[in-house]
Order: sequence, then C-alpha cells, then structure tokens
Amino acid sequence: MQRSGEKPRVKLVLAEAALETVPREIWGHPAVYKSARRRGKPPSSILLDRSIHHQAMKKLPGAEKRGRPDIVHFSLLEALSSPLNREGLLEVYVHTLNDYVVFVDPSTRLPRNYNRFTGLMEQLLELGRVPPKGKPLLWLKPMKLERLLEEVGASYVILLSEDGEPRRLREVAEEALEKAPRAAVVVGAFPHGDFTEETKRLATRIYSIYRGKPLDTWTVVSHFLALAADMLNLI
Ligand SMILES: C[S@@+](CC[C@H](N)C(=O)[O-])C[C@H]1O[C@@H](n2cnc3c(N)ncnc32)[C@H](O)[C@@H]1O
Repeated sequence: MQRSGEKPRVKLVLAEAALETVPREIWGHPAVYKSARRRGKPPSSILLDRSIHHQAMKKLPGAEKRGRPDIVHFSLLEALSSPLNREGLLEVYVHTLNDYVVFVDPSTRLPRNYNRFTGLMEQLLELGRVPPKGKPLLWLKPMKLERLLEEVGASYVILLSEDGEPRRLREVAEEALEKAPRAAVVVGAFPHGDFTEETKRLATRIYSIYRGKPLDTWTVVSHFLALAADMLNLI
C-alpha cells in the first residue's frame, strides 16, 4: 500500500499480443508475397495481419490468436492518452505471443493512422527500438511474461479473463490501486482463445468483469483506466 497522499502507479500489461512479423512457413504464400511486394519490403519484415493474410494464415498453428496488430494499436492509444498516463501514474508493457516485450515511454504519441502504426512496429521489430537514434520511445527485448513481471516488481498479478471469478470492474480497479505499485493488471491482446497455462500460472487473481462474456481488449483497457482515474480523482 502507498503512503497516504501519494498516488500509486498502475502497471498494465497487454499479454500474448498478436503482434509479429510474417512467420517463415508462409513467406511464399501468394497473399504474403503480394502484400510484401506492394510495401517494397521482404515478407520477413512485414507484420502478420489477418485482414490481408487470412488465406495464408489457415496453415499456421494457433492461427486464431495471431495476426491482429490493430488490437495493440487501439489498446495503446487508449492507454497512452488516458488521464492516468498523462498524470504519470501508468506503466504500460506489451508482451507478445512470441515472448518479446515492448517497453513504452509514457510520453510516446503513437500514430493514429493504422498504416503508419504498422510501419512503426515493423521498424521496432527490425531494429529493436524506435526512433533508431536518440532517446527511444519504444524498445524491444526478448523476454517471457514471467521475467517481465519480475523485472518490473509485479508480485500481485490480476489477470482479466472471461473465465475468471466474477468481479465488478470497480472492485478490480480498487484492488489494483490498493496493491500498487506491486500490482499488475494483465489483459490479453489476442482476438480469440484463451491465455496459455504458463500465463495463467502467473496470476494471483483471475477475474471476469462481464458475466463470462468476451469483451474486446481495448474496451477492457479503457473501462479499467477510466475507473482507476475516477478513483484517484483525476477525472
Ligand atoms: C478478445 S478477448 C480474448 C479472446 C476471447 N477469449 C475470445 O475467445 O473471444 C481479449 C482480452 O480481454 C479481456 N477480457 C475479455 N472479456 C473479458 C471479461 N468478460 N472479463 C475479464 N476480461 C475480459 C481478457 O484479458 C482477454 O484475454
């Protein structure tokens, strides 16, 4: 618990995010080849995106969880422009399905346009940081979720999942603030399916906030951040 008068910093983790470059198995597929040629890049350097690579993705293992960089885009836009972040009270991390972690400087202004966001993520995955020179705003490390949580001192992990114990979101936000700064709220940034068992094992609590029904990642993120901001009298 924080000392009274001191506002706690909330850790938000977008986990198992569907953000990756096109995997080798489908580099030769016509849908991939065409989209890469249009972009003037090799297939290995472009993001896997279901809206473009749907046919090619049919062959991929775990396809239902992959190829949705827009989920990270929308969710980061929500998080970075939230009052909590603007007051310096939010840390946001993106852990990907392939076990990379994107660290995000809170002052980052992400492109609003999806195509520009895609280009930025491709640069990040290729160079490990953006911008390439000067102080990085986004940087990447190969890292499992467990290591990330250890590294940022998150020993109280609240995993949000529609299969969790039913809880009012207000109570979840209260608990996250109460346990801050050692609490992390983990939200899946994949379109379908469930967290891996490895992720579930890291959870201290698993809560469902909508009677077992699935919500989009960005909805969960925006509602949680709005309630937390309200409780901290920021809005
Ligand atoms: C689109 S959902 C994941 C896919 C979903 N399991 C499905 O098969 O449609 C994205 C994330 O939002 C969060 N989420 C969605 N619905 C939720 C709920 N009812 N309660 C708590 N978290 C939820 C979870 O973290 C979940 O991983």
